[in-house]
Amino acid sequence: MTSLPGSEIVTPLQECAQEAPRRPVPALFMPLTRASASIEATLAIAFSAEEPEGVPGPGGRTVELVAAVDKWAEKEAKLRRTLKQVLDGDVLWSNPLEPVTLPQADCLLDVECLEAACKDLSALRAALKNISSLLKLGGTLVSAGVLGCSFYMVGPRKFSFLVLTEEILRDALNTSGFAVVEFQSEPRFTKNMFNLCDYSGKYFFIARKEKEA
Ligand SMILES: C[S@@+](CC[C@H](N)C(=O)[O-])C[C@H]1O[C@@H](n2cnc3c(N)ncnc32)[C@H](O)[C@@H]1O
Repeated sequence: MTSLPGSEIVTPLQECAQEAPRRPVPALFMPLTRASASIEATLAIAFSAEEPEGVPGPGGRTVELVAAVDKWAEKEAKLRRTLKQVLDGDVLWSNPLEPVTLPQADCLLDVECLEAACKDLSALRAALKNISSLLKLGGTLVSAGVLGCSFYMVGPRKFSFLVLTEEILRDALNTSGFAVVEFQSEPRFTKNMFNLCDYSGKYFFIARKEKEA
């Protein structure tokens, strides 16, 4: 995979090569999928994956999916047409896009970012409030991630996760001004690769911003 000149996009493998990267960086699979659907988007908060291709983990299946794509030039062109901008972000900042301020969005998508960023429950509530500031009132937060996960490995490096349960997520959403519209979860079906990532299940939720946090 080549990097895309002139953009902030960095491949997961490049991310892996950096020692203790300061800022989150986006992975490609998410915007690639969106590009296929021709959705105009701003890639605002980082969608990042430290997992190198082929290494199973929370994002393993998706990384595999991207690895299977063979029309890279076409995909790259589509992605460039679709994404309006790529910004650095940090969900722990009150304006996660500091110093940029964007008009509030209709929808935010998070995949395994909150549990990576937050060390405890108060940080989780604060992060939800921070990203809520990016959303219109009535806007939608879509999130997917892992339950019961305390760590994942990328090669020899261990990354910690905040251990989440459905109850913790629902409570944090409610106290941060969100109403849960839908919440689904499923247990982990196999303990394969448990030494690489100890998640016990996966979650997916849709929440609506009910009030300014
Ligand atoms: C397990 S990875 C998930 C990456 C990708 N979304 C995926 O599904 O594979 C967790 C990501 O959270 C990002 N992250 C960690 N702290 C963050 C923060 N404070 N704000 C935003 N993103 C953060 C990391 O850069 C990392 O890429």
